[in-house]
Amino acid sequence: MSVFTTVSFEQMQQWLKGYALGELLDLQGIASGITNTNYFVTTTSGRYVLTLFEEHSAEELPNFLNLMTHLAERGIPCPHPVKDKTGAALGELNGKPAALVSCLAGKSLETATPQHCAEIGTVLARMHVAGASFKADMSNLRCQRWRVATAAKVAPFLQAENRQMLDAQLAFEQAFDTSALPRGVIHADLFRDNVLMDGDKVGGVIDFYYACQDVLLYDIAIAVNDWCVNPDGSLDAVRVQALLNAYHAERPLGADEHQAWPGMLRVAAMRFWLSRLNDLHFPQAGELTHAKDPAYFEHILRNSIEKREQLLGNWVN
Ligand SMILES: Nc1ncnc2c1ncn2[C@@H]1O[C@H](COP(=O)(O)OP(=O)(O)OP(=O)(O)O)[C@@H](O)[C@H]1O
Ligand SMILES: N[C@@H](CCO)C(=O)O
Repeated sequence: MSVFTTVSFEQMQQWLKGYALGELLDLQGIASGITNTNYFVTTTSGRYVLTLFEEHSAEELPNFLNLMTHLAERGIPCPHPVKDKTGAALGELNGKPAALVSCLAGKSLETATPQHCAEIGTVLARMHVAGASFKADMSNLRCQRWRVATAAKVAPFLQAENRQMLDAQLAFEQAFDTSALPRGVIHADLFRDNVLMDGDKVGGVIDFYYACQDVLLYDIAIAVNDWCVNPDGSLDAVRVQALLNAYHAERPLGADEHQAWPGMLRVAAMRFWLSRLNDLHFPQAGELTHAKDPAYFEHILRNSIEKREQLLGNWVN
């Protein structure tokens, strides 16, 4: 159950007086989710999601909310923050920063088909194009410096073979020059559990709280490493092709991006291998136990290193 901070019906009624959303009809805690407190809020004007931010400070949040507003206003299926009567999207409820956003249709998928992957490719490319006009300073907190520092923390917990892979990957990243690749605002966590699928269509992309400015191809690699992976950590060529082709149709990928693709898949796998190792070995005090299995990304990274030529393969039309 992921209601860490309880909000009563009466408190919500009171809070809604600051909004032009009509009267509260229903308030339901959302069981899934592991970081924030979320509620479905139904009023006489529609259905919304209330988020009480359990980890981010009020200073960090405006960029994310502004980004969602920017993307939603450009037709990207993502939560649209609702402004209160003073024009603010971020408020405070029960001592936590809080926001109301539009409620999107759909639910996240366990398994993705090539058709789903194509949908994701299209939405991701449109998000990158729409994000180009968003101006804000949002650095990637999971950057190479973070990867080097985190690798040093988790290395002592690894068996020799994995430690070798970690060192080899760090050396690879040191020499991997991505500075000339197209950059922009990226979601940086576009896993299946952050996308609500409404039938075969994307109902909405959620969880923009890792969004930052970085290499666009990196965002594609993050998505491919989740949406197009077989249980053994290898990539399913059909799903990869579907995602890349659909992306390419919206934002054509360049020869430099083609060249960098196998390396980018490695970097994307490394980032999540490291964060999962870090969460496992250094859990935050008071945090819900939710460490995800690092071995999953260990296999994906190993596959990316061993299958380099195949990954470059047949790419886009
Ligand atoms: N805008 C939305 N529209 C519809 N459903 C939503 C929306 N935002 C969140 N949800 C629902 O709430 C659930 C929990 O949200 P989310 O995954 O963002 O939780 P979190 O704790 O904030 O983040 P995380 O679990 O990724 O750390 C989602 O799986 C989804 O079912
Ligand atoms: N999507 C991440 C968790 C949030 O960053 C993972 O599966 O490891």
